[in-house]
Amino acid sequence: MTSAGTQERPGPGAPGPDGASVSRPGAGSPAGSGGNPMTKSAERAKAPAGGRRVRGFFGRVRMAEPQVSDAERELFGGPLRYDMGWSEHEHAQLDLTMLSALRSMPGLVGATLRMAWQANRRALLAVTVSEVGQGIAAAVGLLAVNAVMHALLGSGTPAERLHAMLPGLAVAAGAAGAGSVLAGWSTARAGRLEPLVERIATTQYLAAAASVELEAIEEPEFRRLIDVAQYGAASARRMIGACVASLNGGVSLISTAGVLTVLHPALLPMLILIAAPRGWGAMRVAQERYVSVMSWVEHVRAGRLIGNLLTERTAAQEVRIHSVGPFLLGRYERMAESAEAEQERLASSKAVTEWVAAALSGVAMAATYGTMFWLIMGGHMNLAVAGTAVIAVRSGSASLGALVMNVNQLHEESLYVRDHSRFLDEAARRTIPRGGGPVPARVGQVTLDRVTYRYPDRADPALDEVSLTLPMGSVTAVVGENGSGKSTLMKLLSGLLLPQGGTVRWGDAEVASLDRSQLFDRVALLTQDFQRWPVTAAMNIRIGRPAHEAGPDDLMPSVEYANAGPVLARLPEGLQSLLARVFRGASELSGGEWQKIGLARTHWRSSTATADGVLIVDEPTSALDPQAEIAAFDRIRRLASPDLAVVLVTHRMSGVRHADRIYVLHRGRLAEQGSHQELMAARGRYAAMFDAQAAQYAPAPVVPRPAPPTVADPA
Ligand SMILES: Nc1ncnc2c1ncn2[C@@H]1O[C@H](COP(=O)(O)OP(=O)(O)OP(=O)(O)O)[C@@H](O)[C@H]1O
Repeated sequence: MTSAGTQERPGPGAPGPDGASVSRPGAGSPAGSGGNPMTKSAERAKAPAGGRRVRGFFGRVRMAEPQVSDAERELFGGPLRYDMGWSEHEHAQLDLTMLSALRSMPGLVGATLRMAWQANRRALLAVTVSEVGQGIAAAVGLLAVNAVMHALLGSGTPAERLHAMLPGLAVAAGAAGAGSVLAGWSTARAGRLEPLVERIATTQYLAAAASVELEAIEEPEFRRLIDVAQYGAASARRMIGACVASLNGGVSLISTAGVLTVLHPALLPMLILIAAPRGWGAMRVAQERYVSVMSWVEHVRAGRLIGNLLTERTAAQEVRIHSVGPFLLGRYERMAESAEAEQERLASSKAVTEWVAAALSGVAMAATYGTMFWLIMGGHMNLAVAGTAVIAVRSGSASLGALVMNVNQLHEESLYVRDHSRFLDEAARRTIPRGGGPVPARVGQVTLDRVTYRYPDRADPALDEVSLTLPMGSVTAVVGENGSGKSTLMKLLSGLLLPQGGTVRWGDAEVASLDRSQLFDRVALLTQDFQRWPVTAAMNIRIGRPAHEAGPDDLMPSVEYANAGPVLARLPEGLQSLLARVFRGASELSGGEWQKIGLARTHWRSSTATADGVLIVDEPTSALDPQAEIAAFDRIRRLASPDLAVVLVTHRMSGVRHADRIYVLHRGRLAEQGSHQELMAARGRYAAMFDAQAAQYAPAPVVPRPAPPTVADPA
C-alpha cells in the first residue's frame, strides 16, 4: 500500500461563509476531532442517542433531524444551518452502498485520471506502472514462498532442504525489495501529481468564480453553489490518493487471488468470505460517521461561531463593556457538550460495528482453516500449499479490506468533485460574455433610457423606467432615500448589470452589444466600502489600474491629489508600507485615512485613462471629518474633464449642490431632476431633504432652562 492512499484528510477548520470555521464531513473522524473544551453535564443525558436514528443493525443508516441545544435555541432561535457543500449530499451519501459505490467507480476514476493526465502524464504513468509492478512483485513473492514451503516440507536431510530453499528465499527477498522500491517511487510520483491536480482544480474554480456576472454572485442559489464547490479541489487531490490505493489494492488482490486459485480453487471463495464482513464494517462506519457529522456539525458550527465572536476584534469592545464574554462562554460550553455527546455515541457505535465485523471475519477465517485442515486430512492439499495459502489468505483479505475502504473514499470524495464540475458548468453558462463590439474612444455622453431592473428574488423592480444623461465633462449627482435604487443604477451604468428593460448607451452604442471588458476599462469606481487590499500603500493606489506599470514618482500626483501625503508620512515605510494588519510589520489606517488612499486610487485610474469614461463615486466621504469632506467633494468635482463624466451618489446634500445636474430617485423611479437652484425652487423631495439636513446645522434656538427646584432648609 502506498502512503498516497492513506493521505490525511484536512481536519476541522475550513472557514464557513461568515468566517465561522466548520469542517466538512468525512474530513477527519468526528470522534477524533473536535478539540472543544467540553464539560460534562446533565445535557449529555439528553444527547442525540440512538433514538434519533432509526436503524436495524444490519439495515441502512438513516438520518434524523439533529437535536438542538437550549443555548442554540436561545441565541439563534434554532439550529444554525449553513448551505454548505456537504449538507447537499446528505441523501446522496446515504445511498452509499457497496453496489452504488462500485457502479460509479469507472466514471469517477476516469474523470480523476483525465485531470491527472492533464496535470502530469509522466507522473501518472509512473504511478500506474509502479502500482502494477507492486502487484506482480507480491504475486511473485507468494509463489516464491510456496517454493520455499515445498522445499522446507519436502524430503531430504535438513541441510539439503535448506539448500533447496535458497532459490525461493532469494526470489522472495528480491520480490519484497522490488515491491518496496516501487512503493517508494509511486509515493514520490503521486506526491507530485496530487498538488498539481489540486492546483488545476483550484485555478478552474477561482477563474470561474471571478468571471461570472455580478448578478450570479448576488443570487443566493449561485452563492450556495460557490460554497459547495470550494471543497472540490481538495477532494480531487484526495481522489488521486484513493485511486492509487485502490489500484494497489486491486492489483494485489488479483495477484493474490490468482495465486490462491493456482494453489486450490476452494481458497478464493474463502478469501472473499473473510474479507466481506470487514468491507461491510468499513462501509457502515463511514456511513455512520457521515450521518453523525450531519447532526454533530450543527452544534460545532454554533459553538465555533460563538468562539469567533469572543475573539474577534470588532466585537471586542462590547464583549468587555457589556459583559457579553461570560454570557457567550456559558452558551458555548452548552453547545460543545451536545457535540461531545454525539461524538461519544459515535465512538461506541463504531466500536460495536467493528467488533461485529471482526467476529464475522473471524468465523469465516476459522471456517477457512477448517476447510484447509479437512483438505489436508483428506489428502487433497499438501502442507506446503496450506502454508502458502495461510499467508496468501492473510495478505489477500488485507488487500480486499483496503480496496473496499478506498472505493468508499473514492465515492465520498467524488460527491465534492461532482459539485466542483457542476459549479464549473453553471459558471460557464453565467460567465461575462467575451467579444462584442468595441467601445468608441469618444462617446460624448452616456445615456440611460427607461431602464428597468428587478433583482431575481424581489417582487418590485429596484429601478423602474429611469432615464438620465451623463455628458462628458459634467458632474451629475444622484440622491434618494435608502433603498431608492442608487447603487443599482450605478451597477447598470458600469455594465456590471444589464438592464432588463430599456437601454444603456455609450454614445450611440448599446451596452448589451459592447465588449464588456472594454466597457469595464472605461469605468472608475470609488465606493464607500471600496476594497482595502492587503498589500503596500503604493500597490493599493496602483491597483486602480494594475496593468499600468508605475514607480513611486508616477503615483505622487495621485497621492497629492487625494491629500494622502500626511497619511503616508506617518507610515514607517511611506508608500512601501504594508497595509495588512494580519501580517508582521504591517500598518493599519483609520477609516478616513483609507478613504484618502481610495481617492488616490481613483485619481490614478482616471489619470491613466486614454478615452472617454465614467467615474462613479458612491458615498465617498462617510468616514471623513467635515473639513476633509468639503475638500474631498471639491476634488471629486475637479476630476471631471472633457473625457470624464463624474457621477456622485451621496446622502450628504451639501456635497451635491454644485453638481451640474441632480437626479432624485424615489422607490426606484425618477422623482425629480434639475440643478440645485431649480430643485430648491420646486420645493419637492430634494428641497425637503436639503432643508432637513441644513436644519441640523442651523443655530439652535435658545431653550430657557427650568429653574432649579427650591429645597426647603431643614433648619
Ligand atoms: N443583491 C440584491 N438582491 C436583491 N435585492 C437587492 C439587491 N441589492 C439591492 N436590492 C434591493 O433593491 C432596492 C434598491 O437597492 P439599492 O442598493 O440600489 O438602493 P440604494 O438607494 O443604493 O440604498 P442605500 O442608500 O441604502 O445604499 C432595495 O429595495 C434593495 O433591498
